Amino acid sequence: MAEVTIKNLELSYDKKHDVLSDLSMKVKNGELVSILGPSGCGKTTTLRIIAGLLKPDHGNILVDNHDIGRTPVYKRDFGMVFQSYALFPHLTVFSNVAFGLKMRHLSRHEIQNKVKQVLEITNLTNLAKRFPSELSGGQQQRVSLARAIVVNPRVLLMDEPLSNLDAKLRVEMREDIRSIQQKLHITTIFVTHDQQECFAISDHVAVMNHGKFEQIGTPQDIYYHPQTLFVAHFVGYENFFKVEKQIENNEYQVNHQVIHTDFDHSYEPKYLTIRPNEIDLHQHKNNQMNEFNGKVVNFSFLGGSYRYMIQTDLGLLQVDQNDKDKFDVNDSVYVSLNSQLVIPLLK
Ligand SMILES: Nc1ncnc2c1ncn2[C@@H]1O[C@H](COP(=O)(O)OP(=O)(O)OP(=O)(O)O)[C@@H](O)[C@H]1O
Repeated sequence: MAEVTIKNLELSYDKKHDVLSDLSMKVKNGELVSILGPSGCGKTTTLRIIAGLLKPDHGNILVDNHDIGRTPVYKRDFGMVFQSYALFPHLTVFSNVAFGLKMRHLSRHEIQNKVKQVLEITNLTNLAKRFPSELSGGQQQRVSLARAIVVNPRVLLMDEPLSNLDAKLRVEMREDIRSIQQKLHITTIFVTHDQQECFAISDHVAVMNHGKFEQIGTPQDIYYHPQTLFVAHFVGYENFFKVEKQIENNEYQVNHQVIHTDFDHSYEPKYLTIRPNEIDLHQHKNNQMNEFNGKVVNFSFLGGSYRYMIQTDLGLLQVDQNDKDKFDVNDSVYVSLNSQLVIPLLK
């Protein structure tokens, strides 16, 4: 168990384009922090640097305030779980898990005890004598997790460990990972591009875009209080309004219209945003704040609700509405934006 600090990491593979720039974060003892971002943003590169498989051009990795920049991979005492299970095909589950302990020259008795304990935690006891080719993908990933934790690593690094599994198994495995991680209190850094997965298991989430962390916060912070256009878009916000100017304290001019936000913010927003399911669609004018008239351009069925495209003076809005009030193309409608759910974005 350990606290990991990443300080001002920078890396360029070709010495021309930065893949990582000025990357910093802290993972507290026993926490699970996810790095969330789209393909190619630099997640694996970051994890490889933390693991010691890659040297950064600048910056430091500290474990419990000690710089480990010169510590080789095998001395970092980190457990790693990757997308590919990388098990030894000629060894049984038991021997795969025991491998790291044998390398550390533990006694036969100690190895037996430790492996037995970890196979129980990872629910693999009944499969101990099987070979990897006799296991499902989920079971193989469980073995690679068991192999990583059996050596009591100070830190666990996981790179998209669930991406080869089907949807149902992914959900089961992520719950197992979280419960094992909490039981053992292992500091864990988990890389994923899947928002739901990372929200379900993380204490904190670092959202990455083009080699930079755009926002670091709890899953709730990121979901309800995104601070940038990129983060908001990544977590499902769809309607973005460029602020032309501030009119009053919480009133902003957008497309020559006025939008009011009651959302607490201490910065000057560049954009305002709201989720499609947080806009109310109605037939009659209610004379409310943030109410605009519009016309239905088209709609599609989402299952339980409809997604409407509404042309308004603010621009084209996406609005989700349950199927109790159904509207048709060319219907005249009103949209109301709940001022508490209009989020101001810094950039
Ligand atoms: N060995 C390498 N040499 C040159 N460029 C590389 C190398 N490895 C990765 N890159 C580039 O660095 C960038 C970041 O790659 P990285 O694998 O860290 O992204 P990622 O966020 O993990 O993506 P994914 O989710 O697709 O795995 C990408 O543009 C990639 O093409």
